[in-house]
Amino acid sequence: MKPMIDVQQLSKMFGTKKAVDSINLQVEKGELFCFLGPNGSGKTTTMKMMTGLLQPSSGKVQLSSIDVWANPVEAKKRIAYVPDQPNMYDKLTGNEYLRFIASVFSVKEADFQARKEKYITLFELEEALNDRIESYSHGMKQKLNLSAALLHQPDVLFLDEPTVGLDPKGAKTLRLLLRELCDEEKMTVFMTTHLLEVAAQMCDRVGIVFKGELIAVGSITELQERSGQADASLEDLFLAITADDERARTLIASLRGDSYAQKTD
Ligand SMILES: Nc1ncnc2c1ncn2[C@@H]1O[C@H](COP(=O)(O)OP(=O)(O)OP(=O)(O)O)[C@@H](O)[C@H]1O
Repeated sequence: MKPMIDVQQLSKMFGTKKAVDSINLQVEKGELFCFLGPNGSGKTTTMKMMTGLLQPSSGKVQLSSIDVWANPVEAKKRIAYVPDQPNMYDKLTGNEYLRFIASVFSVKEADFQARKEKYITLFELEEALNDRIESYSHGMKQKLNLSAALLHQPDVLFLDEPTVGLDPKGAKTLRLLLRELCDEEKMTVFMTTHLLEVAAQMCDRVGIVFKGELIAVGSITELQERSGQADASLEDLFLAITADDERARTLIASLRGDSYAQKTD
């Protein structure tokens, strides 16, 4: 079966800087995939190219066998993207915003009502629903945006730092919801996070990107096995892999099963 997300040789240049360097990645339907990496390593740039928001310099992205750049409308019907700094229509109320997003995706009225009810209850937004978004806190906007993203039941949900701004209860609700959506509804989730504990708790597999290159991909157990460090936490592995030294190069080569020459800038 074809993977739900298929990224082939994806690269992005900003001037002379290669922000994303020939990334190849496949994510299966129903997988919860965490995309990890230090600041400035290329996570957001990669995700924007995967969602059709930023034109790649080269390479290809297919979602459910649909080429995101050759067939953008069809691809965008099937996905939702929640950025870390959402741009929302601040003068709308939460309710008006949800209705607007539902109309963009032609969600049937009954489905809209049922899903709206489910997510606003889950994220405890009922009382704020008739207030303008400009009065919402960052976390409330994040919750509203997550609710909006799920209204059309996307095949693939892209999330950039989704737990930032959420209180502990909201973050836990989101973690459980994402797991449920992947396990029961076979939604595919592709998310970035700097919270390695969160990634370790909820993801099926992680990908670690460093200086634009995808240097490790697998479940935490697979990474532990391939690195020969059965007891290492994801944080231990992450810090060792991204240390930018000789030991890191050896470790990356063993994780990838090749010889790895790290870039020197
Ligand atoms: N529009 C742009 N113009 C020029 N350079 C850019 C642009 N967007 C990103 N970059 C550069 O590309 C590199 C990757 O940035 P990106 O935002 O993808 O990193 P990131 O891994 O998401 O970082 P963070 O964890 O800090 O959010 C960085 O060096 C950044 O400065």
